[in-house]
Amino acid sequence: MESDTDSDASHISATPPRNTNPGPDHPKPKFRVSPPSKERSKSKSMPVPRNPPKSKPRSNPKPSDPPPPPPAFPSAELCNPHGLSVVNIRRPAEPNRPASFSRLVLSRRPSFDPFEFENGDKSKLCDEVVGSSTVGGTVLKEPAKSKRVRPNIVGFGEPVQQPKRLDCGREGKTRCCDDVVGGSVEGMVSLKEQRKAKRVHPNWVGINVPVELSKPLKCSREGNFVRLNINGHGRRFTFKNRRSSISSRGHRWRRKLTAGKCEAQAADDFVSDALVEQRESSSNSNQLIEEAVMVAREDPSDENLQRLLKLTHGYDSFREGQLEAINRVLAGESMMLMLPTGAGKSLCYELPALILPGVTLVVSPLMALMVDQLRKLPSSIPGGLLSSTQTNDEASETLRMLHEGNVKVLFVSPERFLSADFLSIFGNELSISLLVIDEAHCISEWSHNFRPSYLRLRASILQRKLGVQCILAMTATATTQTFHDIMCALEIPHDNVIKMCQVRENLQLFVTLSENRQDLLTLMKTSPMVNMHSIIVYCKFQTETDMVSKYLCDNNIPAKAYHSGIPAKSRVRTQELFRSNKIRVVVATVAFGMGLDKSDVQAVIHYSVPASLEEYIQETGRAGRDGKLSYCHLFLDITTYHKLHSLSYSDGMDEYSVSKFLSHVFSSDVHLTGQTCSLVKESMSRKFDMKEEVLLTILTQLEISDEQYLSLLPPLNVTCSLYFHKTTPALLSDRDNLVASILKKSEVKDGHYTFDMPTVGNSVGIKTANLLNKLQNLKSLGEVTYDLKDPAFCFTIVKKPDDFCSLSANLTKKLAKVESCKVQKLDTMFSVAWSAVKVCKGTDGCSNSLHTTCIQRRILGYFSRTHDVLDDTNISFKTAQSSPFLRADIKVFLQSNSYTNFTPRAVARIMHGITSPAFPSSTWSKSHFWGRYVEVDFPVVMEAAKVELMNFAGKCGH
Ligand SMILES: Nc1ncnc2c1ncn2[C@@H]1O[C@H](COP(=O)(O)OP(=O)(O)OP(=O)(O)O)[C@@H](O)[C@H]1O
Repeated sequence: MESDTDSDASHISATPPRNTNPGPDHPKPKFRVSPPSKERSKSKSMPVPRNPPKSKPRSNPKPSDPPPPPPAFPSAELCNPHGLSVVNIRRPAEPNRPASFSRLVLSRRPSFDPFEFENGDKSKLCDEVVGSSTVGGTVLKEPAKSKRVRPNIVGFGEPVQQPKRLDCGREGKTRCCDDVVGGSVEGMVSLKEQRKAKRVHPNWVGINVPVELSKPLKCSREGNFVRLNINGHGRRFTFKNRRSSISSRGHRWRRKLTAGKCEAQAADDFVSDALVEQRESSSNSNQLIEEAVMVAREDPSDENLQRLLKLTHGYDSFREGQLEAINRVLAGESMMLMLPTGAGKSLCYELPALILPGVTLVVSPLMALMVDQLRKLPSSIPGGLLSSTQTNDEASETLRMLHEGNVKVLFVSPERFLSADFLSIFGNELSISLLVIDEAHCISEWSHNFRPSYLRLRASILQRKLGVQCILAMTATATTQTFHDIMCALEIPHDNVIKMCQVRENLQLFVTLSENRQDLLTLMKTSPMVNMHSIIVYCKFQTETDMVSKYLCDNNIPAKAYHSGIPAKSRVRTQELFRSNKIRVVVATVAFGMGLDKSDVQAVIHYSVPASLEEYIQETGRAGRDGKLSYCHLFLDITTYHKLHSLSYSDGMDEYSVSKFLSHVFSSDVHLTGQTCSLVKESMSRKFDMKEEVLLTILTQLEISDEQYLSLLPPLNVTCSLYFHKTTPALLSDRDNLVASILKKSEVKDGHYTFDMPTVGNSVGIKTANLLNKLQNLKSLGEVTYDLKDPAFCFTIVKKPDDFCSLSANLTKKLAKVESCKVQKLDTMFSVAWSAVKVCKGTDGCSNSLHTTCIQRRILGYFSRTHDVLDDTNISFKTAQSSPFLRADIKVFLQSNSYTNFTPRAVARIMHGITSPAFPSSTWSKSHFWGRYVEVDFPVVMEAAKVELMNFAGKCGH
């Protein structure tokens, strides 16, 4: 088994190839044995299935054709970190930078065609403000000639006139949807004049949109949409609300055409009418919003807030929990807000952001989520975005807007948050009125979505470093333990909680046992699903997603696959097609959903069991967001349960490896000097056989522990290849000290100079970010060009630990907690579904496969109990506790791979078919034993591996 589940962003294949030739016997084994495991040994109340592991031919595996050896660990003794050898591996060159969003924007610019709009093709509408560069489906030639200046994008502040980036493959034919004729053109101007004019979108944040409310606020909804028209996101708000007016303009325009006016004249009139209408309605609404904000600031009564809600969002009333949350936030109280999915949590910071004087910071775990939230902000609330995936230019642009007071809500990734650069933004002139932590459960190691970078969000740090006084933590899914972690970390008083039932009443929950695709097909071809226009099918693995979507297509149910292995462009396209109801079924992993706010999803089908109740709630929460009755069907299959059970062990670490990693972190020469240290993610991950997230968890723990050992810096690409163009390297280095230092620290290969950014920065005493700026200056002078690669964790060392042994023991314990938590969550999910199918007596409204009542009862119980222990039902499906062949098989495996250094965990992972950085499936799935013992409890396999490794080492005299 390979873990292509998207939950941890690893990509895995489904069924391991079997190779009956495990590899030759090598005479000189050299194994490293881990210390006695502290793994929990599972004891559950369920009877253990007596079956041995899956029947696979296990007779006489021949030791031949071993997989190529993975990188061996440097020799090291447990808890003797100072004696460990340190190897600095640089991974090979690889283009790693995600495509700039601006680039994506420009490659997806649609043309405007009033007829297409008339036909209901909303995707064509983004040019309507532009004033139609097409007429009656005929594309005007002018845009190619006019000088187009792309206004600044908050958060994606790409320089405007970059010819390359303006290349959208349709240049000269179509208009950019975020271009605007003439900005807020004064009065009526002819189309020709507008063509000449610099194009500026009237609702562009940073151009004329004041935040201080001294000038009118924009009230039409395209503001944030237009700014964020990246990846083709976000047409819904813009056009839903403007459809009628644009549509009527379209009619008028056609009437003029039929009245004999020439196309150009008709287009002129159309644009002019549109602009005047827009300007008038916009300035009226701005005025009203401005007044309403002032009034709410003076007196935030329910009535005044409701008036503001109507003006900014167009809603008549608040939903349950919203008004109370807003009132308390406005009163400066830190709050914990637990509302179900789709309940409208975002509104609880959007309105306060408008009323409060300073900036509202929103920390969000995913770029896609941030983009979606920014897009959804009404244009009266100007927003921006900072993330570690932005280029320097983009980030600087956002900062400029922020300083100019043109950003009211700033979305920040947790990685960027608390970095020195970020902290320096908020000095005297900029104050933070509210800090919002979205998906706050990511703070807790007990949550289903623990994020290492969320660990840094501690009230004490936030107050000290940013002067944050008021925090709003929001989540839809937090168990009591997770809830407790959040409250402690953010120091929210226990009374300041708004909590509602996690499951919405309009979701009908069905469960059936299933082992094959036919059941899915039957379900989708019968009533009521057969008549539904919007369905999501959730799978656990990428390969499964592809397979199911193909199967549905083959059976006349058009469906599209969506998972993180699919190129970003196609994913965006699929999401857009689904949003606009142009495709009916999306088959997706967990990667689809976060931030997906499509109101009319009628059914969510779980083709395989989710990894936790929280995940189940999040995913079913995509259905029925319009409040209508919706269907959620879960197919419970035991095979997937076993696979997920195995995968739950993919993050755990042995103390031995943690100790080795610590010694590497603190071995650097630059420690205690405040200089930048870096660890290249991929090579470190392979070297220590730890996933990148695990490495980051350890580094973060070293930063936030009682004793601070290091201070994390934003991640960077650290390997730079420099190419000289105008002046020779020698001459340039005579003129420029920095170039001289670079040359000293570089390797020359194929005419370019390759160096490590932190090493050069440290040698000349400047920060890596400043070094990058200097390189950019040289580049702008035409002297050099450069490529950056090798994403790395960066940090400075604050203090070297005195006791490596106890530190690594503590960290290992924390990692073990995360691991056991994953297993328990999966078991609970399985147990709830299993008892619905097998135990529920069909009372209290449950019948046949409908189990809304009993599942909801168990969900409520799960979220209100004090410990995340297994459900109290007697039903759970246990993994086997042993197998008669296990030890013998491990022995053969070790013999046949005697040249490799294994830990018991590494052996157990191979026996379970779990890929890991040092033992990837691409190499090890060829082994005869890959995934052979997936049905035996992981700790049992690990224990057997430990015994066999010790035997083997003993025999070999190690
Ligand atoms: N008072 C209201 N009246 C009508 N619609 C509302 C109201 N408040 C929010 N909504 C709408 O409800 C939808 C869901 O809102 P939002 O995305 O904030 O939900 P959420 O609680 O953050 O959900 P999730 O946790 O799934 O992301 C949005 O389309 C939003 O516009």
